[in-house]
Amino acid sequence: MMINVLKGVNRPSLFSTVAPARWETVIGLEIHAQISSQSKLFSNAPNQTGIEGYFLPNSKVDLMDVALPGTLPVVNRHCVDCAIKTGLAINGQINRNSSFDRKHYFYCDLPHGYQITQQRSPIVKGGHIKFILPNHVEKKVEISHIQLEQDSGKSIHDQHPQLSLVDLNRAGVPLMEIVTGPDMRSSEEAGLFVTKLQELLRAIGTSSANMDLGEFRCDVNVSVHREDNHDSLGVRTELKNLNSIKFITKAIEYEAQRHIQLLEKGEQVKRETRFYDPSNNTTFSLRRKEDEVDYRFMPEPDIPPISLDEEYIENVKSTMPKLPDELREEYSKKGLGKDEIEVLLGTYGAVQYFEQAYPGRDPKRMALWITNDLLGHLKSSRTSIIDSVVQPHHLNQLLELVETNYITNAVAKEVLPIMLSGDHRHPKQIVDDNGWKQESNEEAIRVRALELIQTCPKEVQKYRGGNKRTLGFFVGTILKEQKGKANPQQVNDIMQALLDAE
Ligand SMILES: Nc1ncnc2c1ncn2[C@@H]1O[C@H](COP(=O)(O)OP(=O)(O)OP(=O)(O)O)[C@@H](O)[C@H]1O
Ligand SMILES: [Mg+2]
Ligand SMILES: [Mg+2]
Repeated sequence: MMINVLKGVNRPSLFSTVAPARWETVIGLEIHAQISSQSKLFSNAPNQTGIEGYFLPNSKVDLMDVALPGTLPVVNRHCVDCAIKTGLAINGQINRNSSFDRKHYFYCDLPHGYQITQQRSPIVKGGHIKFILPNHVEKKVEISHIQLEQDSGKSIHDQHPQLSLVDLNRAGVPLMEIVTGPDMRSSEEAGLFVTKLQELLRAIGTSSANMDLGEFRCDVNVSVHREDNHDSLGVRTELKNLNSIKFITKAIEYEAQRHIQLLEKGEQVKRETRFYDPSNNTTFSLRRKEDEVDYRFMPEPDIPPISLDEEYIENVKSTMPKLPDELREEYSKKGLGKDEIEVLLGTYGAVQYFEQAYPGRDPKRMALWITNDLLGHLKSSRTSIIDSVVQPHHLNQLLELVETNYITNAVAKEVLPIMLSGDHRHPKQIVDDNGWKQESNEEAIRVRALELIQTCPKEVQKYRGGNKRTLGFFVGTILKEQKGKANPQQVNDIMQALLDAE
């Protein structure tokens, strides 16, 4: 019966038109991550950039950075090590031989007239990053290569009516350009990838990767193709210099829709470089691929190739800290909660702090103190944990006082801000000088507890009638009177025993 109906009426109209497959978005990222180092990639000038206007313009500049004749670049070994570490962290291949090239273009913030980069043989080839998607499926994004290169200076066009100003503090700052394969399939995946990469770079200390400080800038390549077309990718456009995950996400979504609309109208996507304008959530064309300047790449004659032997790479490897996923597993075995783990991993310098602070202490307690108390105080004084005056061993000393019942947790919370204010006394000294040592005078607590039972018959009745929460009233009263000096557990035990005794 069913079959007849299908055959007779529905079949022709159901199967005659086949809807085209859905559009799939394809994304590949080129990331410029500023390397954490004391000095620039090829000069001795300090590598210090920051919030706009934080440093005096042109105050972090060496003769080499302004391209004075006779100055020569010298490769900063620390930056090479950072690129190697990053390569190892993504399971990439560290090239035994890599070299530098000149990429020529003319702009006022590029005094040499060329950028020194690694066009032909980058220091790292291959590698991948894995992360978990919201549907719990593991996603793997291939890294095609990582190259070392220098940043340009900054042109400032909006501060003088007639002139463009140039600040060369950023000129020569070391960057790693990290290029992914065209492996992401949605704006969400791109956002998760960026977060995971930031976490990795911070964990191994090669970049602090703050997007809002320009330390991590993203060029996003977008194309679309029909989901059933596995053979070829669509034409890509490249969106330059996106500096927040929100903008990356929005720019991809806008751009993919723009491609789809063009293709559905029968038009073509042009291979071009575009800018995303967050003020009206659109992208606009910057230059077509055919208009692109010829960079006249040539090998950099002033820098010998970098050749690395096994021993050198092994040495760098031996300084690698544990990677985030390894730490996640380890910390969760130590009893830390997911929230503390994520805050530690997501805060630059926090993992190292925790690692130095917790030995000898209860790891979970230490993690809670760092993520809630210490980071809370530091945030309000806009200080990074790396610059905290309360160093890991100081926090360890403070928590030792709690764990040996010398002070209560509540008193420790009073001591921490004093230590953070730059008071260099040992925490025990601060406690003693203030007379904050925990009272473990069991007898005094017992006397006060009996007194309370006498003076608060209503509450006693409630408790004994089955409302066990009234215990909190008695314990709280005593703790308040003791101004945090009494041990809450001890008060609790004494009070409960007396109330239960009748
Ligand atoms: N069809 C595509 N759709 C989306 N992304 C793509 C597509 N094809 C390539 N990509 C991505 O584009 C990026 C290309 O970067 P690459 O540095 O190799 O070259 P480029 O963009 O031509 O040069 P430049 O460094 O001067 O910007 C990679 O991230 C790659 O994954
Ligand atoms: Mg590139
Ligand atoms: Mg590109």
